[in-house]
Amino acid sequence: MNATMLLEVDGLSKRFGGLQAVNQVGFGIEEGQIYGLIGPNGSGKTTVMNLLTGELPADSGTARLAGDNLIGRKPHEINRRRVARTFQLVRVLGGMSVRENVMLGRLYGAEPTGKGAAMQDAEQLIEEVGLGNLAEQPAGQLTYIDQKRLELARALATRPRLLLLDEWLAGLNPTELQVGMQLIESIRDRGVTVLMVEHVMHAIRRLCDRVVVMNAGNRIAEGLPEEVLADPEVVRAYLGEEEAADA
Ligand SMILES: Nc1ncnc2c1ncn2[C@@H]1O[C@H](COP(=O)(O)OP(=O)(O)OP(=O)(O)O)[C@@H](O)[C@H]1O
Repeated sequence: MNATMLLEVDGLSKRFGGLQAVNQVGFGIEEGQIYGLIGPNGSGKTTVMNLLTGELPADSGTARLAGDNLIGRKPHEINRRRVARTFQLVRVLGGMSVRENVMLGRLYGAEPTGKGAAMQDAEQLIEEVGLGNLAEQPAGQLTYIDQKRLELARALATRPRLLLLDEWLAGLNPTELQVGMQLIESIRDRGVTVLMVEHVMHAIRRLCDRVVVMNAGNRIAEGLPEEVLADPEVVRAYLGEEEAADA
């Protein structure tokens, strides 16, 4: 195994009835980098994330985190192995405060701790994601964007080595987008490896060290962002989507 590889995915597959949503997908993620997972709508990106985090059982394949296969494990076991995620459709505990939501991440994450330390960490993370004045608010009363921020803080509270972001930048206005991109960079700078599913292409160009492209369940390209986005097969996959949308 390459010493710097954090995650090695091989032969990952998932079928939903007649649909091969993920077909023998493989890629590797180096520690300390930001990887993009891109592709047209319905190409299988979220399903890959669901397989990596145990939300869905895989039909076949492996995903080794520092050599330890995640496939076949439950979401909480995977989280304990220092993999955290955010969801495309945000999931926060609406009746609990922002602070309590983040504390739960710390209390039940990879490095469980006492309440005092959890609260201290939560305050810091809440500040970092830009929710500094909302710690007491019930999470359910936050705007959608703030709920995304909260979900990120809670994911970070679990102390991940690998953070999976599912369209975390979607829906942000241009100013929020700048702040969001800086936040992702700062997460990487503190040593967390990031795999992000994203449709915001200039964020992919700016943030990602490498990009994996999927189309119709298949991995069709992998490489540097500029290289991959100029690949005719990738361009064709996205054009196909536009044509389908126009029809
Ligand atoms: N639980 C499920 N049951 C049945 N079909 C599913 C399920 N989850 C996803 N699919 C289908 O699998 C395919 C891949 O979906 P997936 O959500 O992984 O794509 P995606 O690349 O993340 O798309 P998007 O960019 O729109 O979020 C789609 O055709 C989708 O309808």
